[in-house]
Amino acid sequence: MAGTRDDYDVTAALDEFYASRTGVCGLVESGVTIVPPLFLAPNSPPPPPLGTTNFIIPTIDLSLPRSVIVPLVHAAARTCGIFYVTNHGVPADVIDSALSAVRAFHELPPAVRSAFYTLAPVGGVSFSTYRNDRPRQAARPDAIPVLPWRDSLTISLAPPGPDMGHFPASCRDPLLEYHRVMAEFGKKKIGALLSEALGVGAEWLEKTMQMEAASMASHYYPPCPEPAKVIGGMDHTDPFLFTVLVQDAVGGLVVHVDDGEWIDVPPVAGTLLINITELLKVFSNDEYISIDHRVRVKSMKESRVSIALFFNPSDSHIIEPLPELVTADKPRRYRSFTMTEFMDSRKGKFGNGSSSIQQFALTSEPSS
Ligand SMILES: O=C(O)CCC(=O)C(=O)O
Ligand SMILES: [Fe+2]
Repeated sequence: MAGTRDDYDVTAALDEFYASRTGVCGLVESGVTIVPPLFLAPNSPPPPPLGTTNFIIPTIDLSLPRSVIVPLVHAAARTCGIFYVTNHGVPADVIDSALSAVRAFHELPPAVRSAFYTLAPVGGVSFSTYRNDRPRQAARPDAIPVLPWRDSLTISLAPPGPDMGHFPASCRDPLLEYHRVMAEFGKKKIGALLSEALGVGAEWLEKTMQMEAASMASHYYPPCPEPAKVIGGMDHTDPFLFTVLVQDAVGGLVVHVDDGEWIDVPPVAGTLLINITELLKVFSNDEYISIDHRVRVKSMKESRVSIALFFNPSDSHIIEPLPELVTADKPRRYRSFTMTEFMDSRKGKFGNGSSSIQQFALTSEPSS
């Protein structure tokens, strides 16, 4: 039956898809009218309807006095784990140029784009449709499609930076400028606010943790002939410290809020989204939330572009709850671990579809 994976060989289909070297966008360019089985979860329940809850994603105006903003950031990180910022000072043209450059790259003629196609990073650059490996090890892998409806250009920007020979020239300058401006914003504004909100002084993330805007994922969600059947980005929590996300006006990002509902995180002109991620949750001793999110594909006609910039601590740091946040009332929630252990866990070695920090959690229950 069309739409199931029973009638064909997944490995062969995946090989064929990757051999085309043109990604999901290539499928759309070739005129598919039915979503290929690789993108369908045969036993997936229908996508959950969006919630009707009154949950509101906080918006923080960064032009307010610091004494006002720090408690707002703290509250947003505790209650939601994702928030918009306005009056952030990042020039609109830097963001618009980066989003346009990402779109232009993904919409290059297939023969040009395919030259960059590589699953494993080369010179710190990869361009592919990343298969849903980690969630596939979940309790019900049959509920998860092999591939998301998305192509991603991912650039590693940790010093010394990517090999410019592998960084597509069509988007290099706008993305490097975006990285330069957004890295500064992330360190000086968001990093400082979060550090202060955690009570460890404004310079903790930037100076002590030697935080860097270490990688950037530029996503392209092509239009889809059957949008309700695919997933643009599987449920996940972001790793590292925090993510700065920009999206175009199409929308599709949804988050899983406390009461179990999925709610829309619509694009709001002039804002940036700040997403608290797993390592900051550990440092905060579970004071902060790292929110589960996914991307829905909304349109049969429009493609969507987003850029996620991930802020990491330097590799040499030990990750553990801040001693200031461990109390008699709130005992330590995680053991200490290294960035290497953490990165290994992200590769799926221990992956079980849930957050990758769970394996470092301390539990009072006896181990079996
Ligand atoms: O495209 C989006 O809105 C989200 C992307 C995302 O979740 C990620 O890159 O981690
Ligand atoms: Fe994410």
